[in-house]
Amino acid sequence: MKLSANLGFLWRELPLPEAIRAAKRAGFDAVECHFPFDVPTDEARAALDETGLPMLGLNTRPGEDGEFGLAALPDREADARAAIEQALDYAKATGCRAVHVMAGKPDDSARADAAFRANLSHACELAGNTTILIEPINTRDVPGYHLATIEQAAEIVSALGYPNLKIMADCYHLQIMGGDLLRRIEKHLPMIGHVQIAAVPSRGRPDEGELNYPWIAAALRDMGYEGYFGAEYRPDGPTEDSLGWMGMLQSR
Ligand SMILES: O=C(O)[C@@H](O)C(=O)CO
Ligand SMILES: [Mg+2]
Repeated sequence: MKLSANLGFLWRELPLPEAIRAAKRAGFDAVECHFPFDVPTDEARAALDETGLPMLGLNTRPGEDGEFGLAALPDREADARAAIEQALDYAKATGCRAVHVMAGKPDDSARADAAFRANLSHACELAGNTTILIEPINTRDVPGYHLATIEQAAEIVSALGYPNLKIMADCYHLQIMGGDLLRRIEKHLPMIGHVQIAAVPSRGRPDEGELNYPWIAAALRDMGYEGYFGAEYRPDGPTEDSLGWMGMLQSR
């Protein structure tokens, strides 16, 4: 299994270039991050080139004061598109493969849905070779988030019809929002651009909790998933001390 370190949660105390080097030393095959925009692109790029790790993804900026994305906020089209353009520019400058367009927590879900689809279309048309990801996020952690289930994400991907629009299937969120992970991932497999993992319910290291990731990873591989598994969990101490789970997945 190919493993990616999510540097929004792992080594988050380190500057991004140092976190990339730490991920390489620990044996990860790739990295992904959340909001790298304060780090000059040439510094991130240099660390990626030096380590040889691909950067799989980054997020559009979340907005202000507890906002969790902008793309589904009616009347915020200019802010949402500026965030998309900033993320795509950063991705292109660093060779990052995908941009996760964060939806946000709108008040009016009908208008929100129209705004989200229009902003995603804009993103897909600008993106070229960069993949645009949308991620269902559980409403226990983020009440009011516009995109909460894989079924809702699949309907949007299918309706918009862009080949570069995919789903980020975060097993932590999917398990909380209904479970039945294997069947639901298999049903939507052609639309899945990336998979993330963490324990449920703690969001700790992937060898804790109610999900059996070695088994899930082998099953996903058998159904044809060839991508990486993004480790997006909160270590309960230094990241290096939390990595005992890696061997269990790498050997599958
Ligand atoms: O699951 C998550 O919270 C992330 O993948 C994300 O992109 C939002 O920060
Ligand atoms: Mg995630």
